[in-house]
Amino acid sequence: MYYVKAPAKINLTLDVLHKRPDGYHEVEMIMTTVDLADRIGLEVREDGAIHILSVDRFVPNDHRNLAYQAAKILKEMYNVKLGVSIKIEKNIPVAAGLAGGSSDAAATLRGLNTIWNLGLTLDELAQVATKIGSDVAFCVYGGTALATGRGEKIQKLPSPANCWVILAKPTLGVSTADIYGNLKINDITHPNTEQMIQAIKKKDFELMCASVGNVLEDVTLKLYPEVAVLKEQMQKFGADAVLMSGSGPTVFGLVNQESRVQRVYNGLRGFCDEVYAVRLIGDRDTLA
Ligand SMILES: C[C@](O)(CO)[C@H](O)COP(=O)(O)OP(=O)(O)OC[C@H]1O[C@@H](n2ccc(N)nc2=O)[C@H](O)[C@@H]1O
Ligand SMILES: Nc1ncnc2c1ncn2[C@@H]1O[C@H](COP(=O)(O)OP(=O)(O)OP(=O)(O)O)[C@@H](O)[C@H]1O
Repeated sequence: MYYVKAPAKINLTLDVLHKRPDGYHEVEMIMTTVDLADRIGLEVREDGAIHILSVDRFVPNDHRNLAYQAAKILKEMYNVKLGVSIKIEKNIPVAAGLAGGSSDAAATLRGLNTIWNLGLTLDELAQVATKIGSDVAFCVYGGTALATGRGEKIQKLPSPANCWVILAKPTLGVSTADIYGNLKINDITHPNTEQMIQAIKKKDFELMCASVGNVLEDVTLKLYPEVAVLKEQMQKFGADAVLMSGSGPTVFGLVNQESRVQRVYNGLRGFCDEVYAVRLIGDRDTLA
Protein backbone atom coordinates (compact mmCIF):
# COMPACT_ATOMS: atom_id res chain seq x y z
CA MET A 1 0.00 0.00 0.00
CA TYR A 2 1.35 3.45 -0.96
CA TYR A 3 0.31 6.14 1.55
CA VAL A 4 -0.29 9.83 0.84
CA LYS A 5 -1.08 12.58 3.35
CA ALA A 6 -4.18 14.74 2.76
CA PRO A 7 -4.10 17.77 5.09
CA ALA A 8 -7.03 20.06 5.88
CA LYS A 9 -7.00 23.73 4.89
CA ILE A 10 -8.29 26.87 6.56
CA ASN A 11 -9.18 30.15 4.89
CA LEU A 12 -7.28 33.06 6.42
CA THR A 13 -9.30 35.32 4.12
CA LEU A 14 -12.24 34.68 1.81
CA ASP A 15 -13.58 37.50 -0.35
CA VAL A 16 -16.22 37.36 -3.09
CA LEU A 17 -15.88 39.88 -5.92
CA HIS A 18 -19.00 39.10 -7.97
CA LYS A 19 -21.31 36.34 -9.15
CA ARG A 20 -20.35 34.92 -12.53
CA PRO A 21 -22.60 34.02 -15.44
CA ASP A 22 -21.75 30.31 -14.86
CA GLY A 23 -23.30 30.48 -11.36
CA TYR A 24 -19.96 30.34 -9.49
CA HIS A 25 -18.62 33.27 -7.49
CA GLU A 26 -15.39 35.05 -8.37
CA VAL A 27 -13.31 34.76 -5.20
CA GLU A 28 -10.06 36.05 -3.76
CA MET A 29 -8.94 33.96 -0.80
CA ILE A 30 -5.85 32.97 1.12
CA MET A 31 -5.67 29.36 2.20
CA THR A 32 -3.12 27.50 4.27
CA THR A 33 -2.75 23.87 5.34
CA VAL A 34 -2.88 22.63 8.92
CA ASP A 35 -1.52 19.36 10.33
CA LEU A 36 -4.86 17.61 10.67
CA ALA A 37 -4.79 15.09 7.84
CA ASP A 38 -6.56 12.13 6.28
CA ARG A 39 -4.38 9.21 5.19
CA ILE A 40 -4.95 7.82 1.72
CA GLY A 41 -3.68 4.31 0.95
CA LEU A 42 -3.37 3.39 -2.73
CA GLU A 43 -2.82 -0.05 -4.29
CA VAL A 44 -2.54 -0.65 -8.03
CA ARG A 45 -5.18 -2.99 -9.53
CA GLU A 46 -4.41 -4.88 -12.71
CA ASP A 47 -8.14 -5.23 -13.58
CA GLY A 48 -8.49 -1.49 -14.30
CA ALA A 49 -11.24 -0.96 -11.69
CA ILE A 50 -11.43 1.88 -9.13
CA HIS A 51 -12.49 0.83 -5.62
CA ILE A 52 -13.04 3.00 -2.55
CA LEU A 53 -12.61 1.57 0.97
CA SER A 54 -13.79 3.90 3.69
CA VAL A 55 -15.25 3.08 7.07
CA ASP A 56 -16.54 6.59 7.87
CA ARG A 57 -20.34 6.49 7.61
CA PHE A 58 -20.48 10.07 6.25
CA VAL A 59 -18.07 9.39 3.41
CA PRO A 60 -19.52 7.83 0.24
CA ASN A 61 -17.97 4.53 -0.86
CA ASP A 62 -18.68 4.92 -4.58
CA HIS A 63 -18.46 7.30 -7.58
CA ARG A 64 -19.67 10.18 -5.37
CA ASN A 65 -16.38 10.12 -3.47
CA LEU A 66 -14.08 12.91 -4.67
CA ALA A 67 -11.09 10.55 -4.49
CA TYR A 68 -12.93 8.17 -6.85
CA GLN A 69 -13.63 11.08 -9.22
CA ALA A 70 -9.96 12.08 -9.12
CA ALA A 71 -8.85 8.57 -10.12
CA LYS A 72 -11.49 8.30 -12.86
CA ILE A 73 -10.66 11.65 -14.46
CA LEU A 74 -6.91 11.01 -14.32
CA LYS A 75 -7.37 7.52 -15.80
CA GLU A 76 -9.51 8.85 -18.65
CA MET A 77 -7.35 11.89 -19.44
CA TYR A 78 -4.11 9.90 -19.59
CA ASN A 79 -5.58 6.69 -20.97
CA VAL A 80 -4.34 4.56 -18.05
CA LYS A 81 -5.17 0.84 -18.22
CA LEU A 82 -4.40 0.15 -14.54
CA GLY A 83 -6.93 0.59 -11.73
CA VAL A 84 -6.60 1.38 -8.04
CA SER A 85 -7.98 0.50 -4.60
CA ILE A 86 -8.23 3.68 -2.51
CA LYS A 87 -8.38 3.34 1.26
CA ILE A 88 -9.49 6.51 3.08
CA GLU A 89 -8.57 6.88 6.76
CA LYS A 90 -10.69 9.88 7.72
CA ASN A 91 -9.49 12.30 10.40
CA ILE A 92 -10.75 15.59 8.93
CA PRO A 93 -14.37 16.29 9.92
CA VAL A 94 -16.78 15.94 6.96
CA ALA A 95 -18.71 18.89 5.44
CA ALA A 96 -16.83 21.18 7.80
CA GLY A 97 -15.26 23.88 5.60
CA LEU A 98 -11.86 22.21 5.88
CA ALA A 99 -11.72 20.81 2.31
CA GLY A 100 -11.52 17.20 3.51
CA GLY A 101 -12.96 15.67 0.34
CA SER A 102 -10.96 18.05 -1.88
CA SER A 103 -7.73 17.13 -0.09
CA ASP A 104 -8.46 13.40 -0.44
CA ALA A 105 -8.94 13.96 -4.19
CA ALA A 106 -5.71 15.97 -4.45
CA ALA A 107 -3.73 13.37 -2.49
CA THR A 108 -5.15 10.67 -4.77
CA LEU A 109 -3.91 12.62 -7.82
CA ARG A 110 -0.43 13.02 -6.31
CA GLY A 111 -0.26 9.37 -5.28
CA LEU A 112 -1.55 7.99 -8.59
CA ASN A 113 0.96 10.14 -10.44
CA THR A 114 3.60 8.10 -8.61
CA ILE A 115 2.13 4.58 -8.62
CA TRP A 116 0.75 4.82 -12.18
CA ASN A 117 4.11 6.27 -13.24
CA LEU A 118 2.64 9.25 -15.09
CA GLY A 119 5.47 11.74 -14.53
CA LEU A 120 3.12 14.75 -14.38
CA THR A 121 4.11 18.06 -12.75
CA LEU A 122 2.11 19.58 -9.89
CA ASP A 123 0.87 22.23 -12.36
CA GLU A 124 -0.45 19.49 -14.64
CA LEU A 125 -2.12 17.71 -11.70
CA ALA A 126 -3.69 21.04 -10.65
CA GLN A 127 -5.20 21.32 -14.16
CA VAL A 128 -6.83 17.91 -13.67
CA ALA A 129 -7.93 19.01 -10.17
CA THR A 130 -10.04 21.92 -11.48
CA LYS A 131 -12.41 19.38 -13.05
CA ILE A 132 -13.18 17.87 -9.61
CA GLY A 133 -13.93 20.94 -7.43
CA SER A 134 -12.87 24.53 -6.77
CA ASP A 135 -10.64 23.71 -3.75
CA VAL A 136 -8.83 20.70 -5.25
CA ALA A 137 -6.14 22.65 -7.17
CA PHE A 138 -5.02 24.37 -3.97
CA CYS A 139 -4.90 21.00 -2.20
CA VAL A 140 -2.64 19.58 -4.93
CA TYR A 141 0.06 22.10 -3.92
CA GLY A 142 -0.75 22.51 -0.21
CA GLY A 143 1.21 25.14 1.71
CA THR A 144 -0.07 28.70 1.59
CA ALA A 145 -1.54 30.41 -1.47
CA LEU A 146 -3.73 33.13 -2.89
CA ALA A 147 -6.58 31.53 -4.83
CA THR A 148 -8.60 33.48 -7.40
CA GLY A 149 -11.08 32.72 -10.19
CA ARG A 150 -13.58 30.28 -8.68
CA GLY A 151 -10.73 29.20 -6.39
CA GLU A 152 -8.71 27.20 -8.92
CA LYS A 153 -6.08 29.82 -9.89
CA ILE A 154 -3.24 29.41 -7.40
CA GLN A 155 -0.39 31.79 -6.58
CA LYS A 156 2.05 30.43 -4.04
CA LEU A 157 2.82 32.43 -0.88
CA PRO A 158 5.52 31.81 1.74
CA SER A 159 4.52 30.11 4.99
CA PRO A 160 3.04 32.52 7.60
CA ALA A 161 4.27 33.03 11.17
CA ASN A 162 4.06 29.64 12.84
CA CYS A 163 1.28 29.30 15.39
CA TRP A 164 -1.28 26.96 16.86
CA VAL A 165 -4.71 26.53 15.32
CA ILE A 166 -7.66 25.44 17.46
CA LEU A 167 -10.42 23.98 15.29
CA ALA A 168 -13.94 23.56 16.66
CA LYS A 169 -16.66 21.93 14.58
CA PRO A 170 -20.26 22.09 15.76
CA THR A 171 -22.36 18.99 15.13
CA LEU A 172 -23.88 20.18 11.89
CA GLY A 173 -22.73 20.01 8.29
CA VAL A 174 -23.33 22.84 5.84
CA SER A 175 -23.82 22.83 2.09
CA THR A 176 -21.31 25.13 0.37
CA ALA A 177 -23.80 25.79 -2.45
CA ASP A 178 -26.45 26.93 0.09
CA ILE A 179 -24.06 29.36 1.77
CA TYR A 180 -22.90 30.94 -1.50
CA GLY A 181 -26.55 31.00 -2.60
CA ASN A 182 -27.57 33.05 0.44
CA LEU A 183 -24.77 35.62 0.08
CA LYS A 184 -25.98 39.18 -0.62
CA ILE A 185 -23.28 40.53 -2.92
CA ASN A 186 -24.13 44.20 -2.28
CA ASP A 187 -23.96 43.75 1.45
CA ILE A 188 -20.35 42.57 1.90
CA THR A 189 -17.57 43.90 4.15
CA HIS A 190 -14.48 42.92 2.19
CA PRO A 191 -11.39 41.61 4.01
CA ASN A 192 -8.04 43.28 3.33
CA THR A 193 -6.39 40.57 1.23
CA GLU A 194 -3.32 42.70 0.41
CA GLN A 195 -2.69 43.36 4.10
CA MET A 196 -2.91 39.60 4.80
CA ILE A 197 -0.35 38.95 2.04
CA GLN A 198 2.00 41.48 3.68
CA ALA A 199 1.43 39.87 7.10
CA ILE A 200 2.33 36.45 5.67
CA LYS A 201 5.42 37.73 3.87
CA LYS A 202 6.67 39.53 7.01
CA LYS A 203 5.71 36.56 9.23
CA ASP A 204 3.90 39.14 11.36
CA PHE A 205 1.53 37.21 13.65
CA GLU A 206 -0.31 40.29 15.01
CA LEU A 207 -0.91 41.71 11.52
CA MET A 208 -2.10 38.27 10.35
CA CYS A 209 -4.61 38.19 13.23
CA ALA A 210 -5.78 41.72 12.37
CA SER A 211 -6.28 40.79 8.70
CA VAL A 212 -8.45 37.63 8.87
CA GLY A 213 -11.88 37.92 7.27
CA ASN A 214 -14.46 35.72 5.52
CA VAL A 215 -17.50 37.15 3.73
CA LEU A 216 -19.36 33.83 4.03
CA GLU A 217 -19.20 34.01 7.81
CA ASP A 218 -22.22 36.33 8.25
CA VAL A 219 -24.32 34.07 6.02
CA THR A 220 -23.53 30.90 7.98
CA LEU A 221 -23.80 32.65 11.36
CA LYS A 222 -27.31 33.88 10.52
CA LEU A 223 -28.43 30.42 9.37
CA TYR A 224 -26.76 28.59 12.27
CA PRO A 225 -26.58 30.77 15.43
CA GLU A 226 -24.68 27.99 17.27
CA VAL A 227 -21.65 28.85 15.11
CA ALA A 228 -21.77 32.44 16.44
CA VAL A 229 -21.86 31.10 20.00
CA LEU A 230 -18.79 28.98 19.30
CA LYS A 231 -16.98 32.03 17.91
CA GLU A 232 -17.77 34.03 21.05
CA GLN A 233 -16.51 31.20 23.26
CA MET A 234 -13.28 30.90 21.32
CA GLN A 235 -12.74 34.67 21.71
CA LYS A 236 -13.58 34.52 25.41
CA PHE A 237 -11.06 31.75 26.08
CA GLY A 238 -8.32 33.91 24.61
CA ALA A 239 -7.60 33.04 20.95
CA ASP A 240 -5.73 35.88 19.21
CA ALA A 241 -7.94 35.73 16.10
CA VAL A 242 -11.15 33.79 15.46
CA LEU A 243 -12.77 33.08 12.10
CA MET A 244 -15.02 30.59 10.36
CA SER A 245 -13.23 28.51 7.70
CA GLY A 246 -14.64 28.29 4.15
CA SER A 247 -18.42 28.00 4.15
CA GLY A 248 -18.26 26.62 7.69
CA PRO A 249 -19.32 25.54 10.15
CA THR A 250 -15.81 24.95 11.59
CA VAL A 251 -14.46 27.91 13.54
CA PHE A 252 -10.71 28.29 13.99
CA GLY A 253 -8.68 30.28 16.48
CA LEU A 254 -5.06 31.33 16.01
CA VAL A 255 -2.89 31.25 19.14
CA ASN A 256 0.85 31.93 19.28
CA GLN A 257 1.56 31.20 22.95
CA GLU A 258 1.74 27.52 23.80
CA SER A 259 0.60 28.25 27.39
CA ARG A 260 -2.74 29.52 26.08
CA VAL A 261 -3.42 26.64 23.67
CA GLN A 262 -4.55 24.27 26.42
CA ARG A 263 -6.86 26.91 27.95
CA VAL A 264 -8.65 27.57 24.65
CA TYR A 265 -8.80 23.83 23.85
CA ASN A 266 -10.15 22.80 27.27
CA GLY A 267 -12.59 25.71 27.35
CA LEU A 268 -14.11 24.69 24.04
CA ARG A 269 -14.31 20.99 24.89
CA GLY A 270 -17.12 21.94 27.26
CA PHE A 271 -19.23 23.23 24.35
CA CYS A 272 -18.21 21.18 21.39
CA ASP A 273 -17.43 17.48 20.80
CA GLU A 274 -15.03 18.00 17.95
CA VAL A 275 -12.10 20.21 18.97
CA TYR A 276 -8.55 19.90 17.62
CA ALA A 277 -5.34 21.72 18.54
CA VAL A 278 -3.02 21.57 15.53
CA ARG A 279 -0.25 23.59 13.95
CA LEU A 280 -0.15 25.56 10.73
CA ILE A 281 1.87 23.59 8.18
CA GLY A 282 1.94 26.54 5.79
CA ASP A 283 4.77 25.13 3.68
CA ARG A 284 4.06 23.12 0.55
CA ASP A 285 7.31 21.13 0.74
CA THR A 286 5.91 19.12 3.64
CA LEU A 287 3.64 17.27 1.18
CA ALA A 288 6.51 15.89 -0.85
C1 LIG B 1 -15.95 27.66 0.43
C2 LIG B 1 -14.66 27.14 -0.14
O1 LIG B 1 -14.36 25.87 0.42
C3 LIG B 1 -13.54 28.07 0.27
O2 LIG B 1 -12.27 27.51 0.17
C4 LIG B 1 -14.71 27.02 -1.66
O3 LIG B 1 -15.01 28.27 -2.25
C5 LIG B 1 -15.68 25.96 -2.13
O4 LIG B 1 -14.95 24.96 -2.72
P1 LIG B 1 -15.57 23.52 -3.12
O5 LIG B 1 -16.25 22.91 -1.95
O6 LIG B 1 -14.45 22.77 -3.78
O7 LIG B 1 -16.68 23.95 -4.14
P2 LIG B 1 -17.27 23.22 -5.45
O8 LIG B 1 -17.46 21.77 -5.15
O9 LIG B 1 -16.47 23.61 -6.64
O10 LIG B 1 -18.67 23.95 -5.54
C6 LIG B 1 -19.76 23.68 -4.70
C7 LIG B 1 -20.79 24.77 -4.90
O11 LIG B 1 -20.37 25.99 -4.25
C8 LIG B 1 -20.70 27.13 -5.01
N1 LIG B 1 -19.45 27.87 -5.35
C9 LIG B 1 -18.22 27.29 -5.19
C10 LIG B 1 -17.07 27.99 -5.48
C11 LIG B 1 -17.20 29.30 -5.98
N2 LIG B 1 -16.12 30.04 -6.28
N3 LIG B 1 -18.43 29.87 -6.15
C12 LIG B 1 -19.55 29.16 -5.83
O12 LIG B 1 -20.67 29.70 -5.97
C13 LIG B 1 -21.44 26.63 -6.24
O13 LIG B 1 -22.80 26.68 -5.95
C14 LIG B 1 -20.98 25.18 -6.35
O14 LIG B 1 -21.95 24.37 -6.97
N1 LIG C 1 -13.35 11.78 0.33
C1 LIG C 1 -14.38 12.43 0.87
N2 LIG C 1 -14.34 12.86 2.16
C2 LIG C 1 -15.38 13.53 2.70
N3 LIG C 1 -16.52 13.82 2.05
C3 LIG C 1 -16.62 13.44 0.78
C4 LIG C 1 -15.56 12.76 0.14
N4 LIG C 1 -15.93 12.54 -1.13
C5 LIG C 1 -17.15 13.07 -1.27
N5 LIG C 1 -17.60 13.61 -0.14
C6 LIG C 1 -18.91 14.29 0.03
O1 LIG C 1 -18.64 15.70 0.04
C7 LIG C 1 -19.42 16.36 1.05
C8 LIG C 1 -18.59 17.55 1.59
O2 LIG C 1 -17.53 17.03 2.32
P1 LIG C 1 -16.14 17.78 2.60
O3 LIG C 1 -15.62 17.20 3.86
O4 LIG C 1 -15.26 17.72 1.40
O5 LIG C 1 -16.65 19.27 2.80
P2 LIG C 1 -15.93 20.61 3.12
O6 LIG C 1 -14.83 20.40 4.11
O7 LIG C 1 -16.98 21.59 3.50
O8 LIG C 1 -15.28 21.01 1.74
P3 LIG C 1 -14.89 22.47 1.21
O9 LIG C 1 -14.19 23.18 2.35
O10 LIG C 1 -13.98 22.14 0.04
O11 LIG C 1 -16.18 23.12 0.80
C9 LIG C 1 -19.72 15.30 2.09
O12 LIG C 1 -20.98 15.48 2.63
C10 LIG C 1 -19.60 13.96 1.35
O13 LIG C 1 -20.87 13.44 1.02
